[in-house]
Amino acid sequence: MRPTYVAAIDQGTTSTRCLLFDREGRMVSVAQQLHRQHYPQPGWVEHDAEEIWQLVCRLVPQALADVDAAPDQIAGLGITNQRETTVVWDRVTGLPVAPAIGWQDTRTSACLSELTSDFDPAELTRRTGLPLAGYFSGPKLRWILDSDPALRHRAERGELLFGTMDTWLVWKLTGGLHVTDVTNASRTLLMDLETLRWDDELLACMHIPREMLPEIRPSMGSFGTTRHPIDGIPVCALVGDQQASLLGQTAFEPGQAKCTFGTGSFLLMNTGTELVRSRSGLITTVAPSVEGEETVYALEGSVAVAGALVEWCRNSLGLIRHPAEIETLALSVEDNGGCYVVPAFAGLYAPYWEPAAQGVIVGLTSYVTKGHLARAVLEATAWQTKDVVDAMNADAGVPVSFLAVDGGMTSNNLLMQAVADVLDVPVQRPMMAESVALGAAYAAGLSAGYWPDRSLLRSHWHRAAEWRSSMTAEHRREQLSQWREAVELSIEWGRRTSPGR
Ligand SMILES: Nc1ncnc2c1ncn2[C@@H]1O[C@H](COP(=O)(O)OP(=O)(O)O)[C@@H](O)[C@H]1O
Ligand SMILES: O=P(O)(O)OC[C@H](O)CO
Repeated sequence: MRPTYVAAIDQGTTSTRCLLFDREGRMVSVAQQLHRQHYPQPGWVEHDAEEIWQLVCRLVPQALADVDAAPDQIAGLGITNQRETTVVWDRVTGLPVAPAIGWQDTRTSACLSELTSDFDPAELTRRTGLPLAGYFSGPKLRWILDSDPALRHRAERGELLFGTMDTWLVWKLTGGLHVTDVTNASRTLLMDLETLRWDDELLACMHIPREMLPEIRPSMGSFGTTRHPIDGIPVCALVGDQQASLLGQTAFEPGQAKCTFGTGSFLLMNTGTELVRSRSGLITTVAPSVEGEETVYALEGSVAVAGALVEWCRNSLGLIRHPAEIETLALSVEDNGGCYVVPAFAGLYAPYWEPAAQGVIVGLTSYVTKGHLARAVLEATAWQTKDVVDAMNADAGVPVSFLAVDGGMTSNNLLMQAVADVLDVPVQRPMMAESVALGAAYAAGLSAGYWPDRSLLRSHWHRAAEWRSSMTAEHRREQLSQWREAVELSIEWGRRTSPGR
């Protein structure tokens, strides 16, 4: 009998991958390619959705060809994606009508209250689980429609479609199915978190025509069959990348948490069927869902800039030539030399939600070298994780007692040690660090009956590395207090220099 596999498309912020997994959850094939990042103005981040689709057209056949797999050997395909990134396209030509606005883009931050027609922000948070922030798709979509009266006119006539990357890709793959899943819809500021439906009042206040919105479905189910670039693969799951990694890490029980360190970092805790409303600056979001089963929710601490700061050190400062070199540079010194970096490039997300905050480097003296700066860059990710975990401990009722990690930055041992040091809990990385893609494959495989149930998937999780704190409590307290001073300065500086934001 020929082997069968489950496929995942992982459409991330910096790259797109197609991966195949076998029944033991082993990755048997991966094809990956970067796409371009466009920064046309300060704070703006755009992607070309057509370029991303063209990559998918190359990567899917490549991943299958690498193991000589035919389409009928793929039990199901799961699509996982960078969330919130907003695409608008022409229903007939299938071409985007504007650049996709990336999730980190801050263009809507200054006019949020205007974009939401002064809808009571507390009520908006109550309905959607989200703070009023430019991070989410609704304001980005409104911005696109407001940017050109012809686009709004066409959207009102039903000629244009909106989607996040899941929707865009499934529409292209199937030749026209216009759907999204609850995890992605929960990031728009347009979905009611209890009914899991588009909220007409929110649509009206953001001036968004309902005709352009996809149908919201559970994450696992039937999403048609591919027609492009290969015919005949059943699409069995759509799920936002951070919720997918919750599944990939097998965090099935309430209280289990994971953190993915990529462009940004995203810590999610499964809260079970209880919809926990944060009082400490976290987001309430939906975990991957199954038709007919009770909705499972999660609390999330989103941090906009983690690996993106390492990219900045390479692309804008020329401090390193490859992300991995940041660790070597940081290891050239003993500590941060008194230096702290607050990377508020997109304002600050959780738990602060300060759109005005701007990046600062503090503690500079002639003693500070590029090695100290590299340490401070890595520590910025560790401290931002600490801020989120403190909020999680205050909100969730169950403290984070160990943290499962994944994502591109977890190959950095110094960073993982720093995370364990500041959190004072064990940090564990699984053998299969592609938890996002694995989660999408699990979702598709469960939906297709490739795996009978979730319990079996736990046996695939094997610990590859563990870090435990070696920092004294006193040292942690001192450094935390300096980090928080630096955060205050970042907020204060932004408020004084750009009062409109
Ligand atoms: N060894 C490393 N040390 C620090 N950062 C790294 C390292 N390797 C990769 N990164 C960072 O991780 C990010 C890529 O991780 P990935 O999980 O692929 O992200 P995404 O899904 O957001 O595209 C980049 O921002 C990169 O700078
Ligand atoms: O593509 P990633 O891993 O940077 O994830 C981006 C998040 O989904 C944004 O909310």
